[in-house]
Amino acid sequence: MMPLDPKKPIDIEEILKDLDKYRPRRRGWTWRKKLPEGTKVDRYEYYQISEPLKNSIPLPAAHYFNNIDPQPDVVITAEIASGRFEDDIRRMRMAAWHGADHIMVIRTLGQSHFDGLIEGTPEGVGGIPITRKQVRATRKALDLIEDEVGRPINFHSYVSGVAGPEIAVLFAEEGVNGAHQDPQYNILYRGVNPVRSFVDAAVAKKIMAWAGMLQIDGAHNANASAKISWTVMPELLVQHGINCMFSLKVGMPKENIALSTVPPMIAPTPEMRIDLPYAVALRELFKGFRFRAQMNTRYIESDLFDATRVHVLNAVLSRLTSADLQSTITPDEGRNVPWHINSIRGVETAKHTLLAMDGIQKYVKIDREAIREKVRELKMRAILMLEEILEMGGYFEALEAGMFVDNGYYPERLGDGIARKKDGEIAAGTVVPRDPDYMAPVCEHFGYNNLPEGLEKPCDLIGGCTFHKPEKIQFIDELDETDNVNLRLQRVKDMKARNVIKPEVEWYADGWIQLDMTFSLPEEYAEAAALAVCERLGLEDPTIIAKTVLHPAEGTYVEVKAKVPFEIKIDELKLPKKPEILPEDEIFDFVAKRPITVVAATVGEDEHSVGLREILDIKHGGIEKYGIKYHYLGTSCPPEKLIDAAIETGADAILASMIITHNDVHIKNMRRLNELAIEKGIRDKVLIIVGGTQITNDLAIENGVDAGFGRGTKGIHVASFIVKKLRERDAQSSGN
Ligand SMILES: Cc1ncc(COP(=O)(O)O)c(/C=N/CC[C@H](N)C(=O)O)c1O
Repeated sequence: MMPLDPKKPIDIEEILKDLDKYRPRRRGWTWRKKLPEGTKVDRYEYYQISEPLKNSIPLPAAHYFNNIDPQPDVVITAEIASGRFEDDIRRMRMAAWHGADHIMVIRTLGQSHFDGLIEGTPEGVGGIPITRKQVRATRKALDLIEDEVGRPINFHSYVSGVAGPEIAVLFAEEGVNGAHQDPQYNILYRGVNPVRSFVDAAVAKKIMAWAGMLQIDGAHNANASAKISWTVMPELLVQHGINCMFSLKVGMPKENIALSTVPPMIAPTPEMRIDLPYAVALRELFKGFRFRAQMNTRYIESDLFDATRVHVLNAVLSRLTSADLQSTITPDEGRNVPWHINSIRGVETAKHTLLAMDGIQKYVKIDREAIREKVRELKMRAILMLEEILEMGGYFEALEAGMFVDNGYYPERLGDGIARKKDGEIAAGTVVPRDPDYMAPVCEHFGYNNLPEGLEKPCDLIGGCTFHKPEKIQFIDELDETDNVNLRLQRVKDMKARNVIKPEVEWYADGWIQLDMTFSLPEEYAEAAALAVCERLGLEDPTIIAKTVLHPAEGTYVEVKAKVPFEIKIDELKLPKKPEILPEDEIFDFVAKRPITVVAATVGEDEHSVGLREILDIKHGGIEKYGIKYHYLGTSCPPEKLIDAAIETGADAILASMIITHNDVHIKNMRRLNELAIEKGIRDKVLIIVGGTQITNDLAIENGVDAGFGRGTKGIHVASFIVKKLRERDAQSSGN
């Protein structure tokens, strides 16, 4: 396979070619390569970072710091599952560039109840149908993506449900690197028979151990299922304990057993004072295991900003205690299946917070004395709960009694736990005890197996099993000619052939957009008005996805998603002209022969100076670097003063910064500068150049000045323009 070209979309059809011959390049989990404490990146010291990426997109503010993109030491998860793996792959590439190295794929709704493997590439609902072809294509794509970013990427999904062992074998054969596996999840949340769940879990865990897969448990689901989630804190410790000990007994190495730990609470409660002792208790009890920090999904709402604050605080808690993985359950899990942008926002939030808190424990220590009592209490409640489970006759009996996910803060009981019958539920009575002479000639097979003596490995009896002879794996391409990736790709190919595009949120050109608007109306009217706006705009399927009451009567903010009914013709698009850049030597030579002076200020009542200083000062590569002299008149400078200064200094150019655009004050100032220069008779002698985050060149020229520079402008852009214009003017005047 050709390496990916950062300037080209990944070619899904290329990925699908020869999929039957693809073999994963490795098995098992990969941790980030940590760098020594005190490693410097640019001029900054870090204590918790790992090796940098070859290709990446840094945080928004990185351009102020030479575009550095340090990578935290913690694995960062992007959870991706649109139902179409071909679009998930594109999003995995986006997430990898933003710093995710753990790609977690939710499965299609109800796959836990499929009692076998499914094949091909059907479209999923709420997640992706895990099939061999989909897993293989995704792992093959991740090979290319990890080469492109320069860091191994862990591919992860879920081993649960009544086909758990089969899924585990599939994952081991296909090089899947991590998976959720916790029999308690099957029982409590998927209603699978308890005995079947634990027997399947033993079989699956042994296979996962052989494949070196990282295991994540399911304790977080108790948090997500509780009425008030702090009440299940003792139970979370118990659930972690049950899965950890069971996994160790089956033979999983401790370093591959990750506890899915969720800080139980959320503001408006004093969440950190509740979550911190819990996080400390957990890490003390389970020292040596891995910690997968997952933000709270129990209380996730459709408010993206609230969800993002939840993510930030979760990552802060990770830094104040410890985490091996930082999950980024996307901010929009509360409102729809995650969209591209929100998967990426989740990764950015984790990376931003982990970097912001780098080495914080050198200055901020948890007062262990102060929380000791709370930590001890949580441990005691969990131990008492375990003791009572023993007194009840063990796990299955406690389960039948509804001991789990009871909303009472143990030992308080409300009696509303999830009860499951030991001999009931889905797949009850399907565990067949092995005969005394049971023998299975396959490797990594948990439990009683009457193998003959002296075998190097069990599968020697049959000339190799699929773990040791992957050529024995049966690859089935498609089973359903009406529901597969080839049909879906046809639509994409057709649009590409016509060179048209639509906006998208999760699938290629799916047509969805998001609008947000505010009305001075109470919420129900505001919602109706938002839908009316969409109707008037001719948008289809408008759906309210979130709202914020700004004031019961004064106003409501509404977010709507809707589909655009039209396509955009790409070749008819007018691309904004990139500012021309002259070679630096040309600028240096011109200025050396023809001195240039400018006057500069932030005009009007505007106090923003940072942007203009970047354009002027040598240390930011400003125009001074090229020998251009400038007179800086500061901020809130009246246009009159700027024009007078230009006259006094005989300036060749005026540089006017305008950040505030409220009520079009920037346009008024542009026009004023032009009028004044004309009145004073200098308009043809002085260039008027304006700049600001909302400025465009078209807008500037429309309003009578010579050029406008927007966000991201550098000194060289402005210097190039001045030199170009003066060269033209000088040529004209010498030519006449
Ligand atoms: C232990 C376990 N096994 C299987 C599944 C999923 O099982 P189905 O494929 O049947 O939905 C889950 C789900 N929780 C993950 C939620 C969140 N997206 C996460 O990142 O943790 C689970 O916790």
